[in-house]
Order: sequence, then structure tokens, then C-alpha cells
Amino acid sequence: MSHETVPQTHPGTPMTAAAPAIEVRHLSHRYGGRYLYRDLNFAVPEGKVVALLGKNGVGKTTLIRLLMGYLRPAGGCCRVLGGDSHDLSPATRARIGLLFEGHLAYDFMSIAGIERFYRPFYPRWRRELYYELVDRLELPHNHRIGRMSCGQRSQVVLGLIFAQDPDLMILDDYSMGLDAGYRRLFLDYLKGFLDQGGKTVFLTSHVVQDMETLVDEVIVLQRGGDLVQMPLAELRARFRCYAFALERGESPRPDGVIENVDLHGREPLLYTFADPEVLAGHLARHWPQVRLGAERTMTLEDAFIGLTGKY
Ligand SMILES: Nc1ncnc2c1ncn2[C@@H]1O[C@H](COP(=O)(O)OP(=O)(O)OP(=O)(O)O)[C@@H](O)[C@H]1O
Repeated sequence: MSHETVPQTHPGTPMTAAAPAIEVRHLSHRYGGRYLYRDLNFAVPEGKVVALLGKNGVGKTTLIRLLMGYLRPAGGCCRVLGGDSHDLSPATRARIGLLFEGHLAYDFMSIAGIERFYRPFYPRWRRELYYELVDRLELPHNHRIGRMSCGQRSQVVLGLIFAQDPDLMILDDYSMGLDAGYRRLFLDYLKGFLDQGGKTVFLTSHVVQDMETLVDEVIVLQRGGDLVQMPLAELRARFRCYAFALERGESPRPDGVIENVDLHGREPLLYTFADPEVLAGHLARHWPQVRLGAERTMTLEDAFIGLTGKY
């Protein structure tokens, strides 16, 4: 899809009054000579659950590294809970619950040892929540992290994050290694965490269906660094998919009104944010060979594929 046609922040995105928990301004980053993004801009409002979605390799984990100040950007800046990412105070870091790819560095510690190690750093530490979660592993408390499976380690990390009772959770691929049952349990705990009020969650996940009932807003990051950000309800209401047939001539291409075209499935599909009348007028003027068929209902996963393309 043509990146020029996708605005940085989609028109129609309402401005939110709450102070942002995360603010990214004019951010660019590159590895060697290859830019992942140039001039990336978005904000995560306080008190919202925002999902960062994107295909493999678009730079989601890199963005989280930049937010936490682990990497220096080539340009621009990030602020988290009011602090510059490069200068986050220990007090601000203690308010951030971070689940990061790679999980635990302290794998020589035991289940009990790591809880004792983390506890002093967090003033609101909720020890009982940690043990509620890790005791479901049915492992002795002296069991070493290093001898756990990937999913078991994830459970320990999630227990540590909930015990921390942070104001902001940043969760990179929270479902990695979790079985379906524990993934649901985690989502239940997350909902309980959000019910306390005032909490912000910024998360990435490839399990797009989990986002349907969880998130307030989505940010879809495209290859090349363009993004679409909007409330989930608005995405549902405005993003449409139509089957189409071609009378003759070339297939339509993304052009600003047409967001994307998928020619790889059983029938060609066209995606748009435009109202039906606007689309009909646009097609009649620019793509008269297109015969529009029925509108297709979409899950969030369908919409994600519609925005990013299948491959
Ligand atoms: N240290 C590095 N040096 C060079 N390239 C890197 C480095 N880290 C990541 N990359 C590249 O940058 C791109 C973005 O990587 P990143 O891990 O941020 O993607 P992602 O969106 O989190 O992907 P996934 O969904 O697969 O986890 C990838 O092409 C990756 O190979």
C-alpha cells in the first residue's frame, strides 16, 4: 500500500483532554542506514488502553525500547508519565510496569527470591497478587526461573508487574508463550487492574482478537513508519470493506480514498474510511471499471489485515 496515502494521525481522531501518559513527537529511528520511522507522532492518553498493532518487524519493540530510554532516537523525543524517556527518574520508573521481550534477566533467582528482590523498589507492592498468580504454576517457591518454560517465565513476570501496581503498564507481546487459559486469566487480571481507575495500558500483541474487548484505541503502525490512530469504536464505524468485480482494465490502487485493495483472496476486496456516497462518487470518477459488491462485516483482525495487507 502506498504510504503517502496514510496520514500520521488519521483525520477525525478526537483530541483528548487528559494529559498523555505517553507522548511521541517527531520521532525517528534507524538501525544502520535503514530508517524504521521518520517523524512519528502519537500520544497515549492517561486512563486509556491503547494497542500498538503492526506486522512483524515494523518496529514495535524498538519503540518500547525508545520509550524506556534504552535506545537513543535519531531524532525527536518521547515522554512517559511526564518525564523525558532519557531521563526517567527511579520514582517514575517505579510507576511503570514493563513487560519486555526477553522477560527476566535474573534467571538465577527463585520464585520467592525474585519477589524479595523486586519488592523494595515499589512502594505499592502487592505481594498477595504475585503469589496468587505464580502459585497457579504449582511449583515450589525455591524453583529457579532459569529452569522454567517460556510460558512459566511469562507468568512470573506478569505476577511481578501486577504486584507492582503501576500507573502505566507497557506490555510488549504479553501473550508470548502463554497457553490459552492463562492468556484469558491474564486478561481478567488486567480488567481488574483497570477497574481501579486512572490506569493506562500501552500494549502490543499479535493476538488481535484479544483487543476487541480490551482496548479503547488502536495505533496501527505500518512499514515505513506511517500510522493510523483512532478509537476502536471509530475504526469499527468508519473502516469498511467491500467485495468488488472488475469490468475491464487495471485494478484500483490505494489513493487516499481507497485505503487498501486485497487481490489475494477468493474475491477482490477494497477497504476505505470514506462514506459510501463519497466512495461511489470517487469510483465513478477515477475507477469506473470497478463494480462494487456487498459490504463485508469485519472483525478487528480483518480490519488489521485490511489496513496493513496480508503479506
Ligand atoms: N539492534 C538491532 N540492529 C539492527 N536491526 C535491528 C535491531 N533490532 C531490531 N532490528 C530490526 O528492526 C526492525 C524492527 O524490529 P522490532 O523488534 O522493533 O520489530 P517488532 O515490530 O517488534 O517485530 P515483531 O512483531 O516481530 O516482534 C526489524 O527489521 C529488526 O530486524
